[in-house]
Amino acid sequence: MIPKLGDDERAAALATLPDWALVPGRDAITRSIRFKDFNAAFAFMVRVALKAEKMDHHPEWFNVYNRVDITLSTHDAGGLSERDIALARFIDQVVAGG
Ligand SMILES: C[C@H](O)[C@H](O)[C@H]1CNC2=NC(N)=NC(=O)C2=N1
Repeated sequence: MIPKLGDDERAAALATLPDWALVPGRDAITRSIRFKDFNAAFAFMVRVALKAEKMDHHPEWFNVYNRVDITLSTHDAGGLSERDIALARFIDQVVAGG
């Protein structure tokens, strides 16, 4: 089973993910992203969905029109793991146009 990040690992990872915030009362991170329109938001979601399936690591997310709210946590570990950090980095890269 994948281990949860330790406190120092979590802090170090979060320092490199300025667009993500810890979810109050939960060992999870969240980011809300606005796109030009629904088409752009859904195209982003497709890219993340394909990556998530490859990683076998899936986001909790909510979409309305051009907004996508994402929460990442490792359910099997009961908190943040390196997989959440890897997926967050991928998401940041896609949003940045990569
Ligand atoms: C059986 C399957 O590998 C697990 O349920 C995977 C699927 N996707 C997952 N996604 C997330 N976010 N956390 C998990 O613990 C997880 N576990």
